[in-house]
Amino acid sequence: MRLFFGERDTPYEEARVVVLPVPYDLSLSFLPGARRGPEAILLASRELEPFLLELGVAPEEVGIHAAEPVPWVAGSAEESHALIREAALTHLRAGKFLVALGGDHSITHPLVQAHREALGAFSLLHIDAHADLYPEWQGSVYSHASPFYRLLGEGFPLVQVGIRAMDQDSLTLARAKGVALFPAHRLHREGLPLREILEASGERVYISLDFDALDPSVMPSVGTPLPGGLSYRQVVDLLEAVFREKEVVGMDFVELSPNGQFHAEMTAAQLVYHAIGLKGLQAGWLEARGL
Ligand SMILES: N=C(N)NCCCCNCCCN
Ligand SMILES: [Mn+2]
Ligand SMILES: [Mn+2]
Repeated sequence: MRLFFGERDTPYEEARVVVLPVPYDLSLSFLPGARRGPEAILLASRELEPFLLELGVAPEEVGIHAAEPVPWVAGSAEESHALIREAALTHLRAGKFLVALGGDHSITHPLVQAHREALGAFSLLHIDAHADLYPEWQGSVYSHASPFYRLLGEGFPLVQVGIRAMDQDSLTLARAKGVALFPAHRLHREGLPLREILEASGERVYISLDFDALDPSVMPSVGTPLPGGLSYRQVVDLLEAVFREKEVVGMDFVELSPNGQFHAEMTAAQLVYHAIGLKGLQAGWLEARGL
């Protein structure tokens, strides 16, 4: 069965946004299942109201096309990442705005590399419970705990929001590399430091959202849940501020691991749809009609 985002699929040539399912999850360290994340989001997206009251637009009007899922090579993370990079490059070179759906967080490394090759320089906004700054984890440099270690080493400026799990070596590395770190406990104590987050980000930003950034009470369907997470409103308010002031060059949403709690899949789909609406407004593809 061909899956697409929302109630209708826009033909590729007419679509401004391509949703790219990337069901690769061989780099997970704890609970399995993220490979079923893309399908779950696409199925849930069909239940969303096309008109987004909060934005006063129907994001589907930008033209959303769901691409075929990216295959993987079971015995090779390198080859799997190469397939992800090539698939992303194909759509970027066709002028599409890419919204990738994971899959585990290791997919962000090849996705960001593809965006850099196709679009030039940008900074990273990483929203997550975990810093994902390990040099390797469980014997693999391609672990879902390592993508931002790799990307820091390739020179990408990094802003991290919602972090509530990192080892001391990662904290030392983050400080040494000038990572702008906004841990979850600070957000809960002081509120969302939007101005600081925006000032720490470049003018062009790639957003990588790990669904476990959200609190498990809101998002229980992830592979490594942790308490003290962000609320849905905090994530939406953060995205709205970033889209309002920055050029967002691409996005990925990773680590949804469906476990029968459909409200989590609806939450994931709604967040993706909201972000597409924000991109449509930022890019001038949509005009809010007011409420
Ligand atoms: N979702 C993630 N990025 N998970 C990170 C796993 C690596 C650290 N586990 C904690 C140490 C266990 N003793
Ligand atoms: Mn992560
Ligand atoms: Mn995480």
